[in-house]
Amino acid sequence: MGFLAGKKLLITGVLSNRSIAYGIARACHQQGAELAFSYVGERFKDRISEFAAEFGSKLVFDCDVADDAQIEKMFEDLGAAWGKFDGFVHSIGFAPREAIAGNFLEGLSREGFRIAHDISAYSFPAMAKAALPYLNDKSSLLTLSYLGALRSIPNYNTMGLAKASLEASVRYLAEAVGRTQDGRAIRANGISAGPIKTLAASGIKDFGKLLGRVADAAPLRRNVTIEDVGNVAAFLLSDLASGVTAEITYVDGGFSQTAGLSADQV
Ligand SMILES: NC(=O)c1ccc[n+]([C@@H]2O[C@H](COP(=O)([O-])OP(=O)(O)OC[C@H]3O[C@@H](n4cnc5c(N)ncnc54)[C@H](O)[C@@H]3O)[C@@H](O)[C@H]2O)c1
Ligand SMILES: Cc1c(CN(C)C(=O)CCc2cnc3c(c2)CCC(=O)N3)oc2ccccc12
Repeated sequence: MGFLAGKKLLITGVLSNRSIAYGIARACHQQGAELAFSYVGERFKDRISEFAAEFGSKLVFDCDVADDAQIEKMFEDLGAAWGKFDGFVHSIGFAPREAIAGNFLEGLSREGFRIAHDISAYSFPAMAKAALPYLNDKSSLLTLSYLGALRSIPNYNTMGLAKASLEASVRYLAEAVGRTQDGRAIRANGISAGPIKTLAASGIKDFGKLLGRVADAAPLRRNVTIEDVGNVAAFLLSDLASGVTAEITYVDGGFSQTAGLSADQV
């Protein structure tokens, strides 16, 4: 009997079998959760339906988080299918290409900043607001962040600002839903994952170099995988984490906690 038995969870952000959300879905399925999925744009429906079928699910929803109406409709439809459910994973991030490459100021624009914050930060509490009527007591909300929220990391640029906002939203959302008017305890947390070669990472300048530097400096001397992240996500989504909320959990092999000057490097 898995530790997510009986839980009904929506997983956003599965785009390929290298997606972090795919690793999360696999771990949650292994622990007995019932899953639903969202995708962006009709052209992905078949692919996401196949991923859903891998996890015993037929529930897939088209939702571009740039549109409040689509967020509302997704949760109305999910509520119609499930009645109530137990949480969701927000595994969504986007900024225009010029906002995450090269010189921070050269790539900075009002529109790029707006888009990055709209898609990568606003959408998490916005999803929570729309989902709230359908969430059971002991529900758990989870988003994905990156160290670029706290530290300036070459090229991450405007996305770092959006992730800082996303991590602040974890704290404010946790306060807002920790004990609802009708007495439900709902938790909100983030996982700050180390760099992983996914589609969102493809085309990023020097990403391969970054992966190598992190693997060499991290205490575990390796990069993390979508399984590493998936297992911690399954824990945070479960009642085993009943006392954990407003927290950013690092799944990065320890990289963020070291000076990056490991003995065998200097
Ligand atoms: N890959 C990494 O190195 C890494 C590290 C830390 C955090 N993250 C974060 O993990 C999350 C998932 O990224 P990934 O690395 O799995 O890449 P990915 O490309 O597999 O997933 C990104 C997802 O964002 C979705 N998305 C983009 N714009 C959207 C929109 N307008 N509406 C709805 N969905 C939208 C895409 O459909 C895709 O499924 C992102 O928040 C990313 O910032 C990634
Ligand atoms: C790690 C890391 C990542 C992965 N990560 C944590 C991310 O959050 C990726 C976010 C992302 C947001 N927007 C876009 C893209 C990726 C590529 C495609 C596109 O057009 N827009 O991206 C980086 C960019 C620069 C430096 C490090 C990283």
